[in-house]
Amino acid sequence: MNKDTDSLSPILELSKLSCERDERQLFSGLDLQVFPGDIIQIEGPNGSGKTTLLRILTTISSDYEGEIFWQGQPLAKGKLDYLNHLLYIGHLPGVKKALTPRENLLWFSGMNDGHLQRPIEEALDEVGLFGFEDVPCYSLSAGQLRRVALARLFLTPARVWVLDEPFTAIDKQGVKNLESLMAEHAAGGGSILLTTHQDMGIDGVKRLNLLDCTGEAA
Ligand SMILES: Nc1ncnc2c1ncn2[C@@H]1O[C@H](COP(=O)(O)OP(=O)(O)OP(=O)(O)O)[C@@H](O)[C@H]1O
Repeated sequence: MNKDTDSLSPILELSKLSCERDERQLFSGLDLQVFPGDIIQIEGPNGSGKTTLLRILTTISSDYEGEIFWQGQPLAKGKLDYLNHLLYIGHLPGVKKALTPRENLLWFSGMNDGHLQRPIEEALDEVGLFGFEDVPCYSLSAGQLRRVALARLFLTPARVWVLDEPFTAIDKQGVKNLESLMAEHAAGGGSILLTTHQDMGIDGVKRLNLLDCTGEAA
């Protein structure tokens, strides 16, 4: 699906996006079309604005110029529908350490009106946390905490995944498993925007380098 998407309409479109922080232009004239089946890796050196762009895409930040369209409509019109189709995992795991992995995912389930694609136990098993379901998260390792966050990917019905440094602290086998899951999501028509400083082992990944988004060629 992610090999030939040109005949489809973009589900998400960024038009002439610009963002400045502390009087420094991070990017400008950024145009991007996201199609069903796309995996888009946002690249750029530290401080180039990758997380900032993802926060704009998730509507956490509205400090930008330009337009974002969701399924052809300006985002302001379709924001609720967009957010219902979006899953964001930020570069901090976003896991409540006082809770267990099961409790964290139950909380996530509540955020989704109880709609989960699979049982929580299966999701935790998929991310290698079988046996850790009821352990307080403060006693988990950094990689295990990240895995609790990533377990949401097995539960969510969201079509668009926005993932900031999802491979951080994940071991080699975990990275392979996550890449397979991403490829499966894309093959099913889902879309993924992610940042990572790692080379990815998935065919057909599109790249957007923020260093190319100076506005000059837009
Ligand atoms: N809320 C904010 N207020 C002011 N400046 C900010 C804010 N958020 C980010 N910045 C600045 O914007 C720039 C881009 O930050 P951002 O986190 O988007 O970079 P990044 O490309 O994700 O970096 P890294 O690869 O290190 O994660 C940095 O110089 C940062 O200090």
